[in-house]
Amino acid sequence: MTDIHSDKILILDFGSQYTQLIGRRVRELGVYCEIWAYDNDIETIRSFKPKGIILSGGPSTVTEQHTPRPAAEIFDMGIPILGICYGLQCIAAMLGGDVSSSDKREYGHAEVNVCGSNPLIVETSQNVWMSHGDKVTALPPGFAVIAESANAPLCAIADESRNFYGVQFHPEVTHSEFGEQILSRFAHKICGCGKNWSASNIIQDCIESARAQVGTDHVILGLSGGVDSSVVAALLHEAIGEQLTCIFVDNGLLRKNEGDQVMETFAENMGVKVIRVDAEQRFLDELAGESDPEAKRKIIGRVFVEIFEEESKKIDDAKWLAQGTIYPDVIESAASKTGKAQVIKSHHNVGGLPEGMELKLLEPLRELFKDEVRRIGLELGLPAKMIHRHPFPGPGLGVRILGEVKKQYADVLREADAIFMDELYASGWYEKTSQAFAVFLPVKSVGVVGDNRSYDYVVALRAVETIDFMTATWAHIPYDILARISNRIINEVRGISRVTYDISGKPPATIEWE
Ligand SMILES: Nc1ncnc2c1ncn2[C@@H]1O[C@H](COP(=O)(O)OP(=O)(O)OP(=O)(O)O)[C@@H](O)[C@H]1O
Ligand SMILES: O=c1[nH]c(=O)c2[nH+]cn([C@@H]3O[C@H](COP(=O)(O)O)[C@@H](O)[C@H]3O)c2[nH]1
Ligand SMILES: NC(=O)CC[C@H](N)C(=O)O
Ligand SMILES: [Mg+2]
Repeated sequence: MTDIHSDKILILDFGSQYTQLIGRRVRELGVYCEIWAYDNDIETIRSFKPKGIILSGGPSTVTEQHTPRPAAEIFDMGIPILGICYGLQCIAAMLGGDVSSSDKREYGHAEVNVCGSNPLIVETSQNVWMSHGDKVTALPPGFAVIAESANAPLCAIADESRNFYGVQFHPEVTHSEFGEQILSRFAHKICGCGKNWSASNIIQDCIESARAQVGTDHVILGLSGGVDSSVVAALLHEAIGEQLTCIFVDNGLLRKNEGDQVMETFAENMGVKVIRVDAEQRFLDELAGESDPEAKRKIIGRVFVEIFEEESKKIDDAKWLAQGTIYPDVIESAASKTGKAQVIKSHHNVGGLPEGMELKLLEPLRELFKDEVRRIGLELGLPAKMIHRHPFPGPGLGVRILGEVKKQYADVLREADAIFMDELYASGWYEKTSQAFAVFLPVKSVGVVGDNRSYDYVVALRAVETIDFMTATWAHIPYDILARISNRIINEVRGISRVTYDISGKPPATIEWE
């Protein structure tokens, strides 16, 4: 079996918005990499055995004292180093060059020209993307300029004898014309990494490790029908077959036909053992009378965990609880623990595990980015439609029915949401939006239907475009499509007299209404 971790790159993070993007780009090149906080000590870095190091960008300035620096010994490890933006400035400042600040920020496109031949940047003239205020003003000893731009004459520098490189622009963003080629030359040619990180190798590796970890024990998994837990189900089914039991909780807050789809995909077509727990009444009873969003989330989270515990006791020797934790969760929780990244809005995940839980955790996707999870899901034979689904929050329709949750509201919302999805698929807009859904507003409004007065509820449609769900813009769905959706909802769903479209960005609004 190929060792997918044998040739790897370490990315030290200085807090750039694009650090995860560097990681994804390197992975796309078939090279395993990890993202670590910049201040890891040299022993820890050495023990990782990287074939190269990338220093990310970051918001700080090296012109001030006590701003972030990597361990100085990385320059004695004998491996290639690439600094990007703040990373370049660190290299210059630490190895005897000079960096100075100016109040003129260079933000956006720039053209760079290559000076002479070098192993990193080959295309003589290229458009790149910049985002900086500081710049290198004197080269460190041993370095030469390899590219210049109008605003930054020392825009890319290299010491080829030691394999140290730095670029002021961001090769990891797609706006940088030859960014991928630059990262590829660094990873493959300069660091000498092979292309071992591929979907089929990853699957093989995850399967072998899961088998080795659990032996003959039994594993349970909360299956939601969302991307992450579905891919874990497919992977573990392949790895340990009969030792896996999935628990799918129908909490009455799912979308139309969602429960049947989950059972059809997994239990009927893939032969995965799935226990469907019908808990609609239990959730509705617990939620009755509660209209505060945070309180609703907590109730839903608690009842989920209670059900998981009850069900796991029925499965004789279950020793493991599998989860769909993915790499961004790991990076973000590590960063928030050390206080280095901005706090990510903490959502109530069903993963809020009870204290003193005896089950051991199995997290086969811990090293993977979402796009990698999707790729291996497809390779494992999951339907493309499931793999490309928009995310659906754990509390489900519970946070899309404003205020108190009632079955009548959930039923109306399910119908309206299904029509919205139907039309988005039909018009090709489902793929163009990152997340779309309907929200039930428990206010009544007057309408006129067939010469009669109607007095019914309101539905709001929400559709957003986003990369990371931290910020989002509302989707500019064409009026004729919105008109058809609105028409269909008012005509086909009893109880709705009016449809509105949400035109709020995040920030200041959030994606969900509660
Ligand atoms: N209805 C459900 N039944 C069982 N487990 C659930 C249910 N809803 C959520 N979970 C569990 O909670 C976890 C977190 O939910 P979350 O929505 O973040 O992930 P997901 O559903 O796997 O993927 P996606 O982000 O694509 O929706 C899931 O991975 C799953 O283990
Ligand atoms: O698993 C989840 N449990 C939750 O409690 C939760 N709340 C919001 N979301 C999803 O997170 C993303 C950002 O949502 P907001 O802009 O509303 O904070 C969007 O994709 C939301 O759907 C949740 N996911
Ligand atoms: N994007 C960056 O890494 C910026 C680095 C540094 N803060 C500057 O303004 O030049
Ligand atoms: Mg989900």
